[in-house]
Amino acid sequence: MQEKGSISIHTENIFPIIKKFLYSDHEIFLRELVSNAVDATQKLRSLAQLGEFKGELGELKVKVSVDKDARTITIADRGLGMTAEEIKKYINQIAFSGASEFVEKYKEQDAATKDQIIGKFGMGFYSAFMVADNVEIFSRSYQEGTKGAHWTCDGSTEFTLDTTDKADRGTDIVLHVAADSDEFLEPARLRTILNKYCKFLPIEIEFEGEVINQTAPIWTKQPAELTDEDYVKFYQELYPFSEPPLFWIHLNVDYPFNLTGILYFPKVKDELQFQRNKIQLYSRQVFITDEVKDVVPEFLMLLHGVIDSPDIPLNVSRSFLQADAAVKKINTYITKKVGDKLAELYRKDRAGYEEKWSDIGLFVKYGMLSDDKFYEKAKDFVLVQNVAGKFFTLPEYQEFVQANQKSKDEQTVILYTTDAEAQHAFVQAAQDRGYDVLNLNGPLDSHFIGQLEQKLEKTTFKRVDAETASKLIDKDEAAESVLSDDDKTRLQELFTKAISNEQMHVLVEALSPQDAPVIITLPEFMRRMKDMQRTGGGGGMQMFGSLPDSYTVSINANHPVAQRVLNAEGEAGAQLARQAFDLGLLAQGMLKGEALTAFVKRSADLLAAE
Ligand SMILES: Nc1ncnc2c1ncn2[C@@H]1O[C@H](COP(=O)(O)OP(=O)(O)OP(=O)(O)O)[C@@H](O)[C@H]1O
Repeated sequence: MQEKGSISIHTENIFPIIKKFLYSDHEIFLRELVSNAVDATQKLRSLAQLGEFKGELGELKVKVSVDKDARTITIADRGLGMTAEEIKKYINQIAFSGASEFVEKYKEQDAATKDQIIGKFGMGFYSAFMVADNVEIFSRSYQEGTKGAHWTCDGSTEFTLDTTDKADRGTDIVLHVAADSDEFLEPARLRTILNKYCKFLPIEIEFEGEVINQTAPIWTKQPAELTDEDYVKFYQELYPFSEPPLFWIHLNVDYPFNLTGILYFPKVKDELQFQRNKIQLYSRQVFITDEVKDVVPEFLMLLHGVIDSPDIPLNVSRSFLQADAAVKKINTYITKKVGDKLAELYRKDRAGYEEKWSDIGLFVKYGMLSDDKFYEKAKDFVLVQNVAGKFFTLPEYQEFVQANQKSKDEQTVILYTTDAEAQHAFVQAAQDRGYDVLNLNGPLDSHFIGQLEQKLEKTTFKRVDAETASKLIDKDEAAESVLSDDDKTRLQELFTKAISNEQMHVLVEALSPQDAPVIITLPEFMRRMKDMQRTGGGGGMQMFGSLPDSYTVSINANHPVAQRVLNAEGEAGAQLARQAFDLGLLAQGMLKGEALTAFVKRSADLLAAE
């Protein structure tokens, strides 16, 4: 006997609202229905384990099929099934009342909170009406002596319910696809959707005669059961054609929240080409999204892999997610795990860690800059490398330069180059004084230097070409000048005239005779200001307009060239000064264009002269 009824909800227009607003992605109907089928199958399995179901479980696949001519999609399971009474209870009442409650709440709210409300209602079964104008349920409960039930609903609040002679236990959901949803009748489209959302569901899903999923993906296993090959293989399944990962972290926590997953460190290369949105978020093996922003700390967005947690609220708006306590804890947990893993790698295999540094360095620095807690952890395993290629931790390096690189006011001065080739003359001059020079040429290094100066006590950084080598570290060791004060003044005038450029501030200094005759430097402070201005930072600095270039030209009073310039008559002195100045420019990589051509010609003339 057929029963007709009306679903007891107060809202008539529930479906248009669901269809329009519930999920922006209509394709998720398949995820919802397949995961219901999987749940029903797992429940039956548990009942069998508990001894409450004594029959044969048999094959427990969920089968998805499409019939283009009949315009139907069927999701069939051999799970615990439903009696007519259960359909009334679970489908008519629970699911419908959930939906109507949703609509009631929804209507009351302003636009901003609407978003949040959507996320809090699991609409599971009703998402079918986003693509179907009629839905049928054929179901037979596992309980003995029950009959098959057949339910139909055309998307209004009316339904029919009668018996059916379904032979087998389980549920078939038949969707009669609506005219505006033809795309879902294409097998290729369905396969893509299944691959996206159902690839790791715990019960086999069959489509067109093939099982499309892995029921026990490796993140659900214990690390002890897995080999390195398993992890690498899984990585390559997730990201075909990519280079193998550097290493990985297996996440596994039950309390105070539930989280499993594997995070991989990819080879990042030494560039800022961060590959984001590579982490996939699952809830009990059902794919949810690959937009994990807010769930995963910003600086860990470059990791790859899978996170699975039933505790992450799904489909919620961003602001809600950010404020969610579980999400915050997950965030902290992941950061801690990553820090622990890096610390362990560093401790257990220093050589291997150094080898990987070019790939992980950027990421570690990014973490230190963006998360203070991570800084505290990483400050002991972040590495710096000197121009000779040797790696140091920060404490090691401070110790290393301690003796030789302290200024008179007890500051440790750390010297660095951003381009060891271009700044070679300066690197060399610093090394000649017994100083060590770090390579800090990464895209985040200028920020990193700023951070270290704030955090490390009595430590400053200076680029090797910020001063002449003798002044890089102010030790109060004034060298004697061989020139009289008069000569110095004359020399300064001669050079200023020969150079005739307002951006060049000429100074006569008593450097070592081994130093170059003319050294051009850009003070550290000026260079940083200019860097900041270039990258758009520095706030109010823009007020002053573009900063002028302002270099210091140090004339080495103790170099024989100084004497020669002073002794030369007229034009010859200016020529010599100009030549020496050009050598200074050359060492800084600043000799270009016309000046370079003039220099080459002048040099040739000088070579040809007696
Ligand atoms: N294939 C099925 N076999 C057995 N029972 C089912 C099946 N599909 C749905 N049900 C029953 O209908 C109920 C309502 O399903 P619905 O998908 O709307 O919500 P849910 O699964 O409880 O939660 P969610 O919104 O998270 O999916 C389920 O809880 C379940 O009891």
